[in-house]
Amino acid sequence: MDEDGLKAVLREAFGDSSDSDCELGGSSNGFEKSQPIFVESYTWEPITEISGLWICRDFLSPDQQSSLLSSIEKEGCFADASHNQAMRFGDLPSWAVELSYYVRESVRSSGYVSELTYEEETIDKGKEASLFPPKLLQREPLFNQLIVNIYQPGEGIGAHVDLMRFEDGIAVISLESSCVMHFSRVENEVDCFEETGKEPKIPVLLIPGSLVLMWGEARYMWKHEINRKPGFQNWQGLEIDQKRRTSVTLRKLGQM
Ligand SMILES: O=C(O)CCC(=O)C(=O)O
Ligand SMILES: [Fe+2]
Repeated sequence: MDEDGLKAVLREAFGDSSDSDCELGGSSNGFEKSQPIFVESYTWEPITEISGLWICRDFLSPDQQSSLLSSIEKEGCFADASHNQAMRFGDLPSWAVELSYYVRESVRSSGYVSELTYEEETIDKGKEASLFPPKLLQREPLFNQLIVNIYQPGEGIGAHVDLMRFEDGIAVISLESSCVMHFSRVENEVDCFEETGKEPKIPVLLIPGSLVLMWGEARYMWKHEINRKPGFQNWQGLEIDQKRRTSVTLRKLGQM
C-alpha cells in the first residue's frame, strides 16, 4: 500500500479528524530544547490492570514541552485552526527523532527492561515487569511514523485498537491539557460479554509532558479512547478543566 492508501486507511480507522491532513517534516527544525539532553531520572509507573501499559508522567519538563510545541508549530501544519491532524511516514523530522531518542533513553535508564525475549514476555513470564521488551527497544528505527493530533475542548478519539499495520510498541506524548484515556478490553464486545458483564473501563490520567507506552496486551487486547464530551473527563471525583490538547503518537510501520 502506498502512503495515500495508508492515510485513507488511517482516516477510516480514526474518523474524519484527519480531514485536514498535513505532512510533517517539511522543515528541518529540531526540537529546541532548553534543557541538557538527557539528565532526568524518570518515574515510570505500570498500569497494573493492563499488561504492557506504562506511563511516565515526568517525561518532558515544562520547558521541553514548550519547545516541542514550538517545533510542531514551526512545521506550519496547524496555522489554519481547522487543521487538527498531521502525519509523517518514513524519515521523521529532527524534533521527532530527538523525541524518539528520549523515549529510548528513558526506558533504558528505568531498570525495567528484562532479559527475556519478546516471545517469552508476550507468552507469560515477567511481562508485567518489562517496560518495553528489548526486541522493541533495540529496533532501528525505534519509530518511523508520527501523528500529531490537536483536540479542541470537547474533542477526543473513539475507542480503537491501533491498526495492525503498525508494529507492537506505541508511544503517546501528551501536551497542553490533561485528559483521561480509557482502556477497555477488546473482548468486551464479543463473546465474553455475557459471562463477565461489562467490565469497567480503566481510566489513565495523561498530564501534559507525560509519555504512555503500550505494547503486547495493552496494544492488541485493549482499546483506548479519549471521550472529552461533557461529563466524561473526571479524575478522582473532579471534572478536568479542558483546554486544547496536543498529542504526538510514535509508531513503527510493519513490513509491507
Ligand atoms: O491523542 C492521543 O492521545 C491518542 C491518539 C491515538 O490513539 C492514535 O492516534 O491512535
Ligand atoms: Fe491509538
